[in-house]
Amino acid sequence: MTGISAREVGVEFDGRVALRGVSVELTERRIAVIGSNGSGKSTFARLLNGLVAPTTGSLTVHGLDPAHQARELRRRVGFIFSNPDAQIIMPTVAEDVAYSLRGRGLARDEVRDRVTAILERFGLAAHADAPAHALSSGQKQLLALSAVLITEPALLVADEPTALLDARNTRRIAAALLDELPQQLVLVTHDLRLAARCDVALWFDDGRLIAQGSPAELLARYEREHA
Ligand SMILES: Nc1ncnc2c1ncn2[C@@H]1O[C@H](COP(=O)(O)OP(=O)(O)OP(=O)(O)O)[C@@H](O)[C@H]1O
Repeated sequence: MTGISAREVGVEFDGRVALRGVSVELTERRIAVIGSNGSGKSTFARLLNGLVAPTTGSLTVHGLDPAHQARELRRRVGFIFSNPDAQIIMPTVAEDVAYSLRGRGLARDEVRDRVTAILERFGLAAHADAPAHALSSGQKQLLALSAVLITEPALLVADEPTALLDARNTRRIAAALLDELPQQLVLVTHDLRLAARCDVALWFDDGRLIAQGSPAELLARYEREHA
């Protein structure tokens, strides 16, 4: 079963409410999540792969219940953060990508072939044996994307993936996420141009989902209110 279904989901951290009464059904492929700082966007994103658990309500992500199928959920939902440095685990680029496939019972040749293919897809083949930390910020974000997509997730959640990137690398990551990805994507972003390229937008304010709809309409309203 594809899609995201939340029923009256609330999240509290130490008694402080981060999300309240979020109900939503999402089957669109590209979902933008917008809202001011502290409005609950990251908390919503983190619910989707079980990094955060609902305090109240219930949630289904691609047919899985995060409360009871957390391990399976983490296998099926890829997550990338704004800071790619935080996601580098292994010394070299190829090793870092291969690490994502550990424990999946794949033969060594199969792992090598998949790593080669994904590094070629994201223009990193020439850096396969380079130290991962020596890449540029944009290349590191492409590495993070490679390390997640090699696992063929059903859903990719990206939490401000272009926040640290210049215009050229933003375009590159945006093309990879918005134009080339067959999977469902949840994109948390303050970049309204990226949000505009999604199929639906969700607007969070003070922990509530206050509006959802076509990006063109919703973003125009958002811009007016935040001008
Ligand atoms: N792990 C945590 N522990 C305590 N409070 C948290 C935690 N994570 C988030 N919060 C609080 O929950 C609220 C929503 O935070 P969240 O990170 O979801 O907002 P956001 O919309 O992603 O903000 P930003 O645009 O600044 O990244 C904030 O008040 C934040 O302080």
